[in-house]
Amino acid sequence: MTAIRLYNTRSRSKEGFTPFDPLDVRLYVCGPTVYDRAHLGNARPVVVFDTLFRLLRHVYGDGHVRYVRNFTDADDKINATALARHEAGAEGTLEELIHQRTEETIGWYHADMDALGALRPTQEPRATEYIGEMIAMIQGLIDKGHAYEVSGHVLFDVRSYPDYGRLSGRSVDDMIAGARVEVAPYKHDAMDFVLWKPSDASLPGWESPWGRGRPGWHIECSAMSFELLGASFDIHGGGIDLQFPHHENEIAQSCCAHPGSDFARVWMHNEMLLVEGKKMSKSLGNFFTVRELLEQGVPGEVIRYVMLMTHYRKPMDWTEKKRDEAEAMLRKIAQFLAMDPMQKPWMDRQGAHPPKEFVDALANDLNTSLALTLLSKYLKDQNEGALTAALKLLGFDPASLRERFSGFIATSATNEFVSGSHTMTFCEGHGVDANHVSELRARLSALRDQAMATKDFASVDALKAALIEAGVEVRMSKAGVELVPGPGFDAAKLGALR
Ligand SMILES: Nc1ncnc2c1ncn2[C@@H]1O[C@H](COP(=O)(O)OP(=O)(O)OP(=O)(O)O)[C@@H](O)[C@H]1O
Ligand SMILES: [Zn+2]
Repeated sequence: MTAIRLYNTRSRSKEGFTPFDPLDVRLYVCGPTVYDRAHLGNARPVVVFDTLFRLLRHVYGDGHVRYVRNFTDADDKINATALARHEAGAEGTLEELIHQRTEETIGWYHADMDALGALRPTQEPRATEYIGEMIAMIQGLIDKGHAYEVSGHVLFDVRSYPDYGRLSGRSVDDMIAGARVEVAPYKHDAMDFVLWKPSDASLPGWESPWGRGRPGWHIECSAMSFELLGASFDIHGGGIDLQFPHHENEIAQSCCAHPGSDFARVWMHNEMLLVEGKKMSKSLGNFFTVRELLEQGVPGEVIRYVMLMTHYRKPMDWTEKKRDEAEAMLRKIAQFLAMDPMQKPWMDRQGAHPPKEFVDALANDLNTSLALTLLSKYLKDQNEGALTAALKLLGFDPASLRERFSGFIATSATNEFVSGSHTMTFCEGHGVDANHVSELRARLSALRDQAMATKDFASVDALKAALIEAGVEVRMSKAGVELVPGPGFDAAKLGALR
């Protein structure tokens, strides 16, 4: 069996991974607060932990790995968005508006993360479905002397848990000095954090022994991971921004509620996606959404590839250069896959398994950049078996890559492929004359250049509409014009376009 090594934040070292039960490997990752579209930073943990999920499934078997990622659908940020809509005159009660908002956001999240090739986790619990379990856990903490109630608030008593701060390797006093902790009159200690808080009539709330209220954010993950994965499970993941206080608090709650259990054995944290040296985040306003990129014509596979170029424990930037590099590589791979089988000198069609060196690269704390280097080696060696199996393990579907990237026309930068035999083969497969497509692309490109000068876009729009009508995806960017067959591609209509 492949030996997996993972960097454990708690021990600050790479450790050999041994699951509690190899027939039931358990992973929990903190999911999104569903009040808005996911930005590109939010997609990083999705791709990172999807890669881990795929590796674990490869090693332990598809049916022997459970991956739980929650939706935080009870949160003051969601309430605020719904309240703003309510005040702007939207129809429905506040509760209905909150529900609408979270449903809508979960739908967007699924569509956007599916586009990145991420598998859906085994379970995606919603916080609002586990309120009873959270109340029970909070009551247990009060009973054991780890939490106290003050006027409708329940707080966790940080000083009652001597290991608090172990994950970050800091003492409570250091943390107080370094953190912006909320000072509130009802707290016994500045570090104590909220498990339950009261809701007034204008806010969503649930009945509890402490009156009508709502849970704090941290208790959600402790309660859901316990219900679905048990008191001790294998891996807990999330972004490094969650290490403190969120994960520190999760550990305190869970270990005090279930004494003697390990909670999570391995803690994994992805580094941040940055914009000019700063974390991409909603609060800083320096973000763009995954949907915006997809709509600009950046395929999900390209986003995934760019994410994999950097090791998950290193900060990374999104740059046009990386995007171009990823796209060019995927195109080369796709064009090779689309080549006529007779032209491929070296083929190992039996090789359905990824090579050992490839699995070992991923098993070494997810060394995805080495995995991508190996991918280009398999391409160079024209080793289709290894290439296909490796692509699949990395979360790229070879068939859709071929469809999307080996298109009969490419950007001006990769025009050389148009006349290449690979592309011709693909074109013939589509019943399309490559020269005709080449001409159409060149015409569209020229019309666009003209329109830029004259500001009259009528003829560009007309040609673009006709192409779309024939089921062709038209992508225009600074780099040039690109035509790719879409799902409703109709060769006859395209052929008839003059
Ligand atoms: N810039 C980033 N780079 C990498 N991961 C990030 C980044 N921003 C957030 N994350 C991760 O995204 C996941 C979802 O987090 P959450 O929904 O709490 O984010 P958010 O509150 O919408 O983000 P923000 O931090 O922008 O307010 C978490 O695992 C978090 O660590
Ligand atoms: Zn969490």
